[in-house]
Amino acid sequence: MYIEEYRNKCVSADEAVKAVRSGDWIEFCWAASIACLLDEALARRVKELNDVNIRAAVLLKPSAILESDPTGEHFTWNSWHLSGRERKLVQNGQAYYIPIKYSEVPRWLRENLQTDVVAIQVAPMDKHGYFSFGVTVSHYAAAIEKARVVIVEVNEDMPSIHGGYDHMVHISKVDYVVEGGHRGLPELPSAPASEIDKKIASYVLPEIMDGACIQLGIGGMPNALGQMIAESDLKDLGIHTEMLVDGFVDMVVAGKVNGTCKQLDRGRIVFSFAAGTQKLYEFMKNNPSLAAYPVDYTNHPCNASRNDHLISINSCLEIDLTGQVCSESAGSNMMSGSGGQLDFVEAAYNSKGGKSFICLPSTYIDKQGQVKSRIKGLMTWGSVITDTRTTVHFVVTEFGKVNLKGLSTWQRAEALISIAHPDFREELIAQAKKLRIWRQCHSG
Ligand SMILES: CC(=O)SCCNC(=O)CCNC(=O)[C@H](O)C(C)(C)COP(=O)(O)OP(=O)(O)OC[C@H]1O[C@@H](n2cnc3c(N)ncnc32)[C@H](O)[C@@H]1OP(=O)(O)O
Ligand SMILES: CCCC(=O)O
Repeated sequence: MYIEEYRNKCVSADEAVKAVRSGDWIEFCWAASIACLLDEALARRVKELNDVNIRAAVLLKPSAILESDPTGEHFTWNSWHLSGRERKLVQNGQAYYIPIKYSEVPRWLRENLQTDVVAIQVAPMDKHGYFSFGVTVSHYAAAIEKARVVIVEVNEDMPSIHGGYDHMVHISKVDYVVEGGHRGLPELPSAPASEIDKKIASYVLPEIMDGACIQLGIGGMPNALGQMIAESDLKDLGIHTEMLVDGFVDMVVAGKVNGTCKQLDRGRIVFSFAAGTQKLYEFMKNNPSLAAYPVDYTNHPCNASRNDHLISINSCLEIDLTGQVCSESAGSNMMSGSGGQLDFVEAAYNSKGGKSFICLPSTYIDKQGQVKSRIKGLMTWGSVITDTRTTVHFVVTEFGKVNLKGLSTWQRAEALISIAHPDFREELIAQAKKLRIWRQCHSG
């Protein structure tokens, strides 16, 4: 029934991007949703266009747009969340980061942001005229509502994913269809879990009870925990997360997840965005236990916290002695983004029996090869606060876990120093005294 409309809208990528005008803002989407042929076709127009702003994120492959205009004279790349590739671009001044609280992005698009064109890679159309957004749903429906022009690039390898709402677009809302053939999906492999990741995960594991609802963040540690849960005696777990990662597949395959204890979307694995390896994408294909939702549904603390015993597990880069958390920059160098971390830190604490865990190895190696503590007296100059100290609940390193809720500043300092690397504890105590967050009677 919709085949004729589909055929009428089918054009080449070069034809479709003629709709882009100088001065436009283009929502170019995230990770696996970034359209390959449209990227190349837009790059071919580089000389004709000026002041075109791209909004994208988690770029996993080279982009022809960026390569065509390395100095950003024609296109400006703005990222909602930096992949390793975008990190370098931002640090070289070739791209910009958009600070976000991820749950708010659909509303920003509806109420605040100019969006002229949406260019998105989708799954093939079904017999009802719908294109599934595939493995990432995020904020796309909101962007499409606002756009002058909607261009979909069909990737035969993009799976159609079961969802709640706003996880697909109807042909009637699409202006141009570009057939992309088989394009595969870009992978985001996690670093293999280190011994430190495993140790940290071992402190979190006993805090998870049967029937808990799990959110895992990005990085090696969350995946290590996923594997540990898979090998544990835990049962009847649920999943309500922003990002679906490989670690969840291990938990499901091991029979740990059935969602029967969830208060919201009972029985379903709720997520908004997936990035991982082929193992994850295969798991997602036609999987009726999945429910993909827009990010204002998955991440809004009022929704996520409706699930009792919501356990949120995320990583950070540094923390100061009063509990302020930086998860996105190293000093003033942007490393990734706030993403949905604060959303889930708040949601987990608001959930009955819920807990949030901010995990970090106690040290890192700096560019000069020196070992540095990630627990600091003061934040590094320029570091961005992702979670304010009032929101932080449990903090975990390979030396233990502490609960910061309700602690005074000196108690926080004491707790955090107790899980710092032993080589840095004396120095941190000295800093705490200097900063007057260590009571004299506790100074020894
Ligand atoms: C809510 C959901 O469902 S989705 C996920 C939630 N979203 C978030 O948590 C967003 C913010 N979090 C993140 O982006 C990630 O979890 C991170 C960046 C905090 C951690 O990711 P990881 O891959 O584990 O990072 P890792 O600890 O290896 O550090 C990355 C780099 O920073 C360096 N680094 C770490 N700490 C510091 C520090 N304090 N200062 C300077 N550099 C540092 C590391 O040495 C490493 O450098 P390299 O890339 O040259 O090796
Ligand atoms: C990479 C996904 C965004 C986030 O960190 O929440």
